[in-house]
Amino acid sequence: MRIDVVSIFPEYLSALDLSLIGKAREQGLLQLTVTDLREFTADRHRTVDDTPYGGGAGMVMKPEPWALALDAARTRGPAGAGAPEQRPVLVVPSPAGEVFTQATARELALREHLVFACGRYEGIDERVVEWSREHFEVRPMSLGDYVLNGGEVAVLAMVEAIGRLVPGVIGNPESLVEESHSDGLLEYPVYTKPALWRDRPVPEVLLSGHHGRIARWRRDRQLQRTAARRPDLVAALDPAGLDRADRDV
Ligand SMILES: COc1cccc(Cn2ccc3ccc(-c4cc(N)[nH]n4)cc32)c1
Repeated sequence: MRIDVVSIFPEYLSALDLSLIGKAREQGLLQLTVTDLREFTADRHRTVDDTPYGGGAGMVMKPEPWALALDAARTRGPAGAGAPEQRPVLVVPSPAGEVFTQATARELALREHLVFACGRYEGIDERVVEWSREHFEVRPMSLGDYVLNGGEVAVLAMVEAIGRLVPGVIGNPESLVEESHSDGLLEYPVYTKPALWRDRPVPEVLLSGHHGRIARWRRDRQLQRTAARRPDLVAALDPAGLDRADRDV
């Protein structure tokens, strides 16, 4: 998978040099390039913003640098690939986007080329989104119903959530199966040594070695935790995915 990120704060994305995503880049599982939008300005002050038409507070990001930067990212293309089969996806973090979920991460992890446009100020001139539809599948994307100062934090989260689903990035794919949201439920509580810590024991069943009982206990904890913390997820569950014991929790 090829990932391009465009930002006026490229150093914000240096966290993607670290840990699992950094290792995946070294292994060639992910080709990730971060580009400074200011490289695509033409004035001596490297201007990327201007006042909003119609008035109002703040500044808006100018369209031309974005068009040049996105064209450069698009034509850079997936490394080693011939003509790309799919149009690249342009993800535009925005408070007004669709909400990014694990399902979105799974969907985007299957794509060949993702381009992320990190806006700042009051956002990017809307005509860039319209212009981009000619060569990209454009996806305005929100992390959730709260306001950030720009797209970089959202891109860090999305690239991590997507990148870890790319085959080979996570050493043990088993660990992807039971984690939160993989089956529509929150994950069960986890414990490790010591068995007794500050007068708090590990639940006895987990020390029993009885895998069936352990699996049942974990599933019960998932259902109880999800019902308590995310009733919206319970409402969205497919009843066909629940067995009789689930219904008794
Ligand atoms: C109403 O508040 C705003 C309206 C417009 C722009 C901004 C600031 N801003 C600029 C670029 C940008 C990109 C993403 C986000 C963002 C995403 C999520 N989930 N929250 N915030 C915020 C961004 C704030």
